Formats: sequence, C-alpha cells, structure tokens
Amino acid sequence: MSTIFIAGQRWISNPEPELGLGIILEAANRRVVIAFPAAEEERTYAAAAAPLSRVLFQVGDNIDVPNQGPLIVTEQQEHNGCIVYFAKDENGEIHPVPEQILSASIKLSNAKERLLAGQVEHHRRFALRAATLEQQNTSQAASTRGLLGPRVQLLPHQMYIAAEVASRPSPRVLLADEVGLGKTIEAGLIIHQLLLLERAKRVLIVVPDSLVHQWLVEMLRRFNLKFSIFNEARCRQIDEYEDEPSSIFFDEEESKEKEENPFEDAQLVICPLSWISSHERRQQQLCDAGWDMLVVDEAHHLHWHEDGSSSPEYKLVERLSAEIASVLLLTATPENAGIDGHFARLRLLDPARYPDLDAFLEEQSHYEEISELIQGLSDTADAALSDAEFCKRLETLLGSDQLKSLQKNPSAEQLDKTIRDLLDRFGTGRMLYRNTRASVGGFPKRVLHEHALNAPAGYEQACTTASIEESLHPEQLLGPAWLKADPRVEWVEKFLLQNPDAKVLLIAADSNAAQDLELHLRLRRGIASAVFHEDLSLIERDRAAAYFADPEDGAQLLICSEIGSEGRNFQFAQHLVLFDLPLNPDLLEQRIGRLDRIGQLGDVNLHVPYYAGSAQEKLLHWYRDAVNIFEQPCTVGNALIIAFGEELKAALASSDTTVIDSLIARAAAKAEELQEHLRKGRNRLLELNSCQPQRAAKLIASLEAEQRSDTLADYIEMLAEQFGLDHEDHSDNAIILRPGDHMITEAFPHLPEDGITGTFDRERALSREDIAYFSWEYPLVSSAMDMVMSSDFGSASICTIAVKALKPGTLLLEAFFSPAVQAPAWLQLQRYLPAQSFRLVTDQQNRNLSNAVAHSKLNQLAQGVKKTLMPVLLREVRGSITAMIPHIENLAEDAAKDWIKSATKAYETDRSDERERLQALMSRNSHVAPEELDVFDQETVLGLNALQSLQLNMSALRLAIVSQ
Ligand SMILES: Nc1ncnc2c1ncn2[C@@H]1O[C@H](COP(=O)(O)OP(=O)(O)OP(=O)(O)O)[C@@H](O)[C@H]1O
Repeated sequence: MSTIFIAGQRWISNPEPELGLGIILEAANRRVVIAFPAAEEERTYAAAAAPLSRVLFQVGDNIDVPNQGPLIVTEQQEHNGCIVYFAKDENGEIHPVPEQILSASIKLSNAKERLLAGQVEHHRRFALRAATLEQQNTSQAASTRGLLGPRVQLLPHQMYIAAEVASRPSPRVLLADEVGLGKTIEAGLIIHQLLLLERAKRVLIVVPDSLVHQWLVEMLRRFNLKFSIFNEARCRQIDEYEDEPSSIFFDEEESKEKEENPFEDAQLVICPLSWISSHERRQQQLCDAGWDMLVVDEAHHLHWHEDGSSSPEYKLVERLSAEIASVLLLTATPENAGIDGHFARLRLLDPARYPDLDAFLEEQSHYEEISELIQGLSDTADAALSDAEFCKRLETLLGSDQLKSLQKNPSAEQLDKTIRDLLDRFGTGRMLYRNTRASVGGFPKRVLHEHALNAPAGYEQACTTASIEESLHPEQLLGPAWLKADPRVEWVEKFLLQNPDAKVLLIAADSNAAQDLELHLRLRRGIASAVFHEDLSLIERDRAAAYFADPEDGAQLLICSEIGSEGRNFQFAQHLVLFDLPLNPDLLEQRIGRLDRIGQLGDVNLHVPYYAGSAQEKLLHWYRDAVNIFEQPCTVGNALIIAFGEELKAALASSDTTVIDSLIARAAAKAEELQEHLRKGRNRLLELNSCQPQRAAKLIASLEAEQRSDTLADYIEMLAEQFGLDHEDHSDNAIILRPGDHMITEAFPHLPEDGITGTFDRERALSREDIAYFSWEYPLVSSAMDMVMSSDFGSASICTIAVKALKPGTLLLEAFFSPAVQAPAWLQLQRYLPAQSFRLVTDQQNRNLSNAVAHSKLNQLAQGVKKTLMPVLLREVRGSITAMIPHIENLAEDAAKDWIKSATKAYETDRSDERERLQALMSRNSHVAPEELDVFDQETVLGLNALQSLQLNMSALRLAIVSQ
C-alpha cells in the first residue's frame, strides 16, 4: 500500500474516526490537507506524523456511493496513486467507482482500519463473526453444499445423482429413474445446490399443467424455494401489450410502448407446458428473459420427428435448451414413444455426443461389449490389462496414449477414470441417469387382484364391429346408460363399501367416463369421492387431490382420467383400480407408479375388473404373463410392443383364444431374452453411471456428520444473543426464535413476527411439516450469516486476557482471512478453494502462535475493555500493532500463494479431463467444431489467470492484551 499522500485518496482519522471518510485535498511541502465532508471539517497535518489511515476496500467489500444502491467491489485498479473500484450492483451490473466519489459517511468495513481507528466491538461479536466466516468458507467449498438443507430423507441414489450432476460446470442431464423414485426431489436438490453455490440465479421449470402446483409445493416445503407460477393472466398484469385490436380505438404504437417482458419479473418460475408451447409471443419472451437453468418434467411429451415435424413442446424446449446453460429433463419412461424420441432428447442435452440417430442405434448394439470391458477393469484389472486381446479392444476405443498411461499406472483413480470415459463415450453416456427399484431396493410388493365379471348383454355383439380400443373400453360401446349396464361399476361400488377405510385411486382412460362414474358413485351411492380430469382448472385439480389426501375427512375414492396417472403423489393409498388397461406399457407403469413410489408403506394392491373372455382379459394376461408388469416395473414392455404390437392387436380381436396364449408364450421368452441382454449391457452401464454405492455412502456419511454436530445450535444461540432475539427451548432438539424487545436490527431476515419453531433433527422435520428444519442452509441462518459478513459486524475487537504463561503487556493479534478471486461467476472458481478460512495469531516478536493459541481458548479468556479506557489503551498499543499488521499480512500472502498452487492444480486436472473428452468426441464426429476447442482453451487460460488473483482478505482482527 502506498504511504504517500495523493490528492483524491480517501483516508480516515485515527483519533477522530467519527469524522467519516476524509479526502486528501492537498499534499505538498510535507503537509497534508484533508477534508471530512460528512462532518464538514478540514484538518491540516505534518505529512510525516499525520494520524491517518488509508482506506482501501478489498474485493467482496461493500461500498457506498451517494444516490446509488449498495455495491460490492469486484476489482480494483490503481491510477496515479488513486484507486478506481469496479463494483457490482444488485443486478450484477458492474460500475467503475473512482474512490473520490465514495460516500463520506461510509462506514469502515476494513478490519484493520477499524481496529486502528478504535472502532472496536465486544469480543462476543468478534467470536460470532469468526464463527460465521469459518462456517461460510467451510460450506462454500464443501462437496455437500446445497444437499444439507432440503427437508428430504438422505437416500443414497438421489444424493449421488444430485452431487454428481451439480458438480459439473453446466449440468445437462436426463433424469430417468423409474417411476416414483424421486426425480422431482433429485431436480430440487440440483436446483438448490446451484442456487446456493450462486451458479444459477434464474431457474425455469416447465411442467404438464396437472403438476404445476405439486412442483410449487414440493419446491417450497422441501427446499424453501419460492417459485412463481406464470400463466397468461399473470403475464397480462405485467405486459399490457395487445397484438390484436380489441376496439376501433386500438393504437398499435401505444400498445407496443406498454410491452414488457413479464418473465423478468421473477427469478424462479414455473410454467405450464401446454400454455407456453401454444403461445408464440410468450415463448419469445420466455426465450428472451435469460435463464441459468431449465427443468422440464415428463419430458416424454416432447415428440421429435426426423422430418422436422416435431411437436410444439419439443420445438420450444429445443429453442430454450440452445440458450440455457443447464438443462434437466425428467422422465420415468424415456423410451415411451420409441427409441428415436429418447435419442432426440439426449441430443437436446448434448448435440456433440449424440450427433445422429444411426450412430446412436449402432452404439447401443455394443453396450454388452462395453459392459464386459468395464467389468474386466473393475473386477480383475491386473488380469485384464495383461490380456492382449482386452488391451487391443481398449486401445481401439480410447487410444494408445490412455491405454499406455493406464498400464503404467493402474491406480484406483486411473481405473475409475477409464471406466468413466468408457461409460461416457461409448456407454449410455454421462447425460443419462436411471435408478431402478431393483438397484435401490426396499420397495413394497405389487399384488394383483383379478376380478372377472360377466360381460353385459350386447357387448359381445358390439365388439364385432368395434375397434380394439373400443372393445377395451366398454363404456364407449354400451351407450348412454353404460353406468347401469357395466358390471365394473357395481364391482367398484361393492369394493368401496366392503373396504370403507381404504383409500382407493381409480384410473380410467376416458375423461367423460371418469366424470360420469364419479358423479354416479357420489350422488347415487353416497361415496365420498373426488374427480381429477383435464377439464378442471389447476386449482380444482389440486383441490380434488388434497381432498383425497386428507386422512381425516378426505375422500375415500379419487377417480382420475389419464392425466392423473402422471407425476402425482398418491402413495398414501394402497389400492389402485385399473378401470381399463392401456395398450402402452409405459402408461400402465405410470399409473401403478402413483402408489408404488417412495413413501409407500404397504403393499400396492392392483385391482383389475374385467369382462371374462373379452379382449380385456387377454390384455390382462399379456401384462401379467408376458410383460410381468404386475410384479415389477416393466423394462422391456416397449420392446415387446415394437416386436409384437400388431400381433397383439390381432390376438386381442381374435375369437380363437389359443392365438393370444401362443403369443404370450413367445413374448415371455423374448422378454426373458431381452432382459438378459439388458442386464448384461445397457442396464449394467446405467446402473454404474447412476449410482456408485461407495461414493454415495461417503456423501451420506458426511451429511449425517454435519447434521449431527451441535455447532449450529450453538451458533444460533450466539446469533440470538448478539442480535437481541428471544431464544427458547421447544423440546428435545427443537427451539423457538422470536423477535426480542432489544433487537439491534429493525427486522431479522426470515424471522416471522410471531416467531418460528425449528428442529435440528431431520427425521423430526420429515414427520412434522409445521416446524422448520434448521440447518446451515436454512434461509434464516444463511441470511443472518450474509448479514454479518456483508457488514463490519464484529470485524475489529480488543480484549484483555489473563494468562500466567504470558508476560503482562504481551499483545496477541488474531486475524481471520477469507479468500477472494477476481473472476466472473461463470468460471466457478470458488469450488477449487480450500474449505476453510485462514487464521493467524502473532505476538510483538512476530512469532506465529496460530496453533499454540486456539481461537476457542481466546474466546474463553477474553474480557471486555471499558469504552472510556479505549482511547488511552489504543494510544499505547497503536505503534506495536501498526508494526505487527504488515507481518501478519505477509504471512497471509505466503499462504495465498499455497492456495493458488493447489487451486490451480485442481483446476488444471478438471480442465484437462474435460478437454480430453472434447477431443475424443471431435475425433468421432464432425459435430464438434474445432473452434469449440479454442473457446475451451481460452476459458481455461481465463480461469488460470483469475486464480492467480486469489487474495486472502483480512476479514476480522482482534487484539488480545495480556493483563496482570
Ligand atoms: N428423499 C426423499 N425424502 C422424502 N420424500 C421423498 C424423497 N424422495 C422422494 N420422496 C417422495 O416420494 C414421492 C416420489 O418422488 P418424486 O415425485 O420426486 O418421484 P418422481 O420420480 O418424480 O415420480 P414420477 O416418476 O411419478 O414423476 C414424492 O411424494 C416425494 O415427495
């Protein structure tokens, strides 16, 4: 730092800090003239003895400029001895701020200047700041960041995916776990991580209309994320523009002036898919609004056609995913409409990896081979690597360099990397995650109940001219009085009366049939029921679902049309009535998945009422004996339909029952063969990519350890004490916080006026939704931490300590430093920094006592100094501490060099792996342009340069004076 006074520099008076920030007016003839605009004072000093301290803000400090909101320093440059800060505002916009224009009444946030100026605070405040700093640095670099706070069970398969996906610079993946295994939760965990890591600010979720509110609620109650639902009504409130004249007075120019992008109004947005994909103007606005992350649920609705006639939904997501860096597509049935649709969705995520359909199909035929190679590497690496044939296969795929380096050093890390490369480049890819019930385990049993009924008169006759779809849905053939004629209706009625305590979900394909049936059962038979179908508004649908979910006074029966078979959570029910069976096996799996999902505590009872001897019965047998879907989720249902679809339809229509029997026998054999093939190939690869149990276990263990520690409870107590909140025990492991009578801030973030009850126990939080789950990531805690660190709260302190081992008059300077890198956020360099703050303790002899004098010990011994004694005390020790500070700063600078070294190494490893992948893809297909590699290299250089700017900023400084 320059000690020469230069006009325009900002300094503060050590004896009179209350004068505010001074500005040097003149520095000549060994004199310095300084004005203090805030106090309207001016002082003249001899330059050599001026009691002034230079005020310099560091990256990350808050600065004030008159008539401008709060700014945060991102960079500083020196010009002719004065500083120009570059500081970002709330919107992330960067402003140049010459130090001359800084507000004169600015508070000092620099710990050193505050200590020297005597602007010190009680040692408990210092302790709170130190604890905050420590925790902030620990959590910022922790691999579990963003996974701790959500109110969810720690399920290994979900945590693994969430951590793995969020660790990528811009995650683009297809989450394709089997129905009900928690894809919404996985997506929520990924969103939560990226938001907390500040790698995403604007998140857009696009979902089928029927799931809009469910997403809204899940994001809020599990992740404390407040999303806003956008629909046409909401957009109109913001954007009054009309593109069609509504009256003869329509003025197009005036209308254009009113144009505003409604999507810029919120950061976290949920949009119903049908609305947005059918509204051209809103789509344009949505694309223009700029997002960091896109999530699309039930992505199998995005239909792709090679000839360009893709569905509007696909086209919309294609447009969005070309613009948005991070994309999550969710579907339990990725191959629902064929393998080409699956390929097209993968291509949306990574066009370089999935350049064309034929190559993708060809690739699939080699999965078994890849799986064998991986098995060789993971089970018998030594033997495999000494087998010439094995090595040749590996070399063909990965090149001789990689093979050689693996043979030279077959360490666990190298083997792991090779397996990952094989999985990514030749296997199912790193874009696709699919966990299955079989791999996760612990799911309830599916129990089929077949209810054979006599077909009503006229049905058989009607079938002779009906299509097969009509035969499967007798309500379409039985005429307007079908409710009376159809024996399934009577069966449902009886079943409900015999099981009055059972919650029953009934799904019927046809919306009209669902409505007729519900009305009939409710009005004529007095059954407490609700109905859920596409003609209801979103609110009406949620009301129906909530009525069904109510355990006390809720409906016994919920009747859904097919839209109720997707995404909804009905696992509190244990009886599903399949009023009809769909021809599409994925649809049936989706239906069963409403009950057979995480949280289901009993058996899943599947009831199929059917007409004996009809197409319904044959289809039931097909699913039971060929697809085996009533026992376990079907993995080959689609493949069977591709192979036997036409034959199946013919068999359903045939009066000869042997036709279906022989078809089922052949299909069952084929299913067995396909399953065997999948087990050895695709499924094994998917399993390997989707969850690595050891890593998952490690992750869970560290989350549990963080959760167990009682430091959070202590920290909240400290917060409450220092900010004047009332803090009271509620019960074991739970507390109540309320605004107190002596709060030091007008309002405390996220603390309701009537207080909040929270528990530190995850299990308790899962069973008691009315109380908050307190973790380091809970908004009240994290905002309080931000409040402490973005101000000068507790940054400088002076205390006395009585220690026999030390001479009275010994001065101990304890400093905490936090790392700051001058780099754009998208480079995400934070994750390469160590998970800690940096602490130093020195004495007047400049001895480094950091290890010998623990922070907790100093806290224990610290005694406050009376305010009236402070000026005298400071006068005595100022000389010594002025000499000690540069030494402690030098130590921090040395430490920063080590940090830079290790961060650079970690960064380089990551980048070189990523570069290798890009190069490998480039050599395999022409869709990766050479320029991409140049851009990648430029980014790497940018990151490396930025890491060199890493500084350790002094964030808190305490002087401890050894007393008698
Ligand atoms: N880790 C968890 N802790 C607590 N509840 C969970 C967890 N994971 C999932 N659930 C619950 O299990 C149910 C299924 O989860 P989710 O809706 O995320 O599954 P999904 O895979 O998206 O389902 P679908 O395939 O039907 O769309 C939901 O009620 C969800 O709240």
